Amino acid sequence: MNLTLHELARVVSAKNDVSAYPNLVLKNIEFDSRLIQDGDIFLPLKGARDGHEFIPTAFDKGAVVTLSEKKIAFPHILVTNTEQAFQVLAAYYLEKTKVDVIAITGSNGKTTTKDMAAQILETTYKTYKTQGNYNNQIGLPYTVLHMPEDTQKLVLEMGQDHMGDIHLLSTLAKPKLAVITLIGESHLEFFGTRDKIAEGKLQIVDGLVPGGELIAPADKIINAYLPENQKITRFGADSDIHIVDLYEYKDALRFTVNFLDEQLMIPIPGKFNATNAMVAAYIGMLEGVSSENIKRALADLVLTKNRVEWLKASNGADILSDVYNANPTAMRLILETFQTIDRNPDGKKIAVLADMKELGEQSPQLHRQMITALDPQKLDLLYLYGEEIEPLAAAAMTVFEPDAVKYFRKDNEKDALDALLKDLLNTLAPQDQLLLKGSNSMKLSTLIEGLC
Ligand SMILES: N#Cc1c(NC(=O)c2cc(S(=O)(=O)N3CCOCC3)c(Cl)cc2Cl)sc2c1CCN(Cc1ccc(O)cc1)C2
Repeated sequence: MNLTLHELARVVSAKNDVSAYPNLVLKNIEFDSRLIQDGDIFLPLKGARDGHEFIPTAFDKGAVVTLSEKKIAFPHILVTNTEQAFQVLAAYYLEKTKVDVIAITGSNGKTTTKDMAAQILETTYKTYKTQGNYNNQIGLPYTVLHMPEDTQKLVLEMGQDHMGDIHLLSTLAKPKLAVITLIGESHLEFFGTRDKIAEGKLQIVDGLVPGGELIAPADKIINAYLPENQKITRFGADSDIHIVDLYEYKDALRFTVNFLDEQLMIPIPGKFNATNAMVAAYIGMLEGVSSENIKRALADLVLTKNRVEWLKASNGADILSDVYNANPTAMRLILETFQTIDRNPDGKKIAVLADMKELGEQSPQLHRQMITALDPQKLDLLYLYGEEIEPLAAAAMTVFEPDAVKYFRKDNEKDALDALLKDLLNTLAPQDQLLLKGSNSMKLSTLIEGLC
C-alpha cells in the first residue's frame, strides 16, 4: 500500500491528534506481529488473544505506528474498532487506486476459479489475487492493502461463514464483476439449507458497481435473489454461456465453449474444472483478454495448494484440511467451524492438531490456551503432534477421557508422523470426520497423502 500517516488517520476517523507525528509514508500493515518490519504499521485485532498485547513486540520489530482502541504510550492512531478501521481503509484504498475488482464466491470452486481468472488476466494486466484463504472480513482487507501499487485487476475471493459476510465484503470491494461458482451442500455450511446459502452468496451483488455484471450458475435456487438492474450471465447446460464439447483425459481436459472459437485445455481433470475454467475464460473475454492469451493461460495453469478444503479419504471419511496459516486465531476458528458441524450418523469427530511455530516465549501459553477451544462433547478423539503442543496435550488429558487423547511427540530422533498415520488408518471409519490443523512445517499434508 502507499498511504501517508496523516491520510490514514483521516480515513479511519482517528480520535486522537496525530499532527505531531511525522507524516511518514506507510507501505505495509500487519496484524501478525511476527511479520512486522521497519516502517510498518501494526494492526492489533481481537483474535485468539487481544492483539493490543503484542504492540510492544511490534515496535521491537520496527513498527513506527500502531492502530489502537485505547490510549497508549506508543505512537498510535486511536480508533473505536480496529477491524472496522481496517475495512474502511481497504475500501478507501480501492477507491483511490481505481483498481478493477472481480469478486468470486461459491461453496466449491471459488479458489480454483480465482486462480484461473487471475492467470488469464495476468497475460494482459498487472493482476493481484487473494492469497491462500485470506477471503474473509480480515483477509480481504489485508489482500487489498497488500496488492502491488501498479495493480490494474484485483481478483478477490469472498468466503462466507455467516449470513451477511458477503454483503460486507461486496460493499467494501465494489466489484465490477461478481461471480458465483456453485451453491454447495448445506452440511458443509452454517446455513442449514441450500436456499439460505444461495441468499447469502447473492449478497455479492450488493456492492456491484453500476454497469457491473453478475455471473452465476443456471441453478434455479438463486432465482429468488437475482438483482433487478444488473446484467446477469448464467452458466450451465443450454445457458447464456456453456460448454459445447468436452473431452476428459486422465489428468487434463479439452473443451470448447459457446463464446470462443478456440478449443481450450486445462492440465487438471474433473468436469467441474471445465466449468470453472469456462467462467474464468468468460471473465478474461469481458476484460479484453485475447482468446489466444486465454487459451495459453489455461494450458499453463498453476493452482493454489494447501487451501482450507474438504477432502474425501479413500475410505469415504470427510477430511477438513487447513494446513495453511497456523496461528492461535486460525486454529480457534477452524476448531469452531469443525465442532459446529454435526457428526455423520454413527460417525466419530477426530481432530489432529500440530505445533504452531514461531510463537516465541509465549508458545507454551498460546498452545495451552487452545484447551478452551476444544469441546469433549464435540470431539471423540484428539491427536496432538509435535513438541510445542505438549502443554495442550497435558491440559487435554485432564479434560477429555484418557483414551480420547493421543499425543505423538515429534523430537529430533524419531518423527512420530508415521506412527500417527498408522494409528489413524486403524481408527478412521468411512462415516468419520477428521480435522487437520498445524503449521506447514509439520507436514500434515503427508497424512492426506496416506489417507486419500
Ligand atoms: N491471537 C493471536 C495471534 C495471531 N492471530 C492472527 O494472526 C490472526 C489470524 C487470523 S486467520 O484466521 O488466520 N485469518 C487471517 C485473515 O484471513 C483469514 C484467516 C485472523 Cl481472522 C485474525 C488474527 Cl488476529 S498471530 C499471533 C498471535 C499471537 C502471538 N503472535 C506472535 C507472538 C508471540 C509471542 C510474543 O511475545 C509476541 C508475538 C502471533
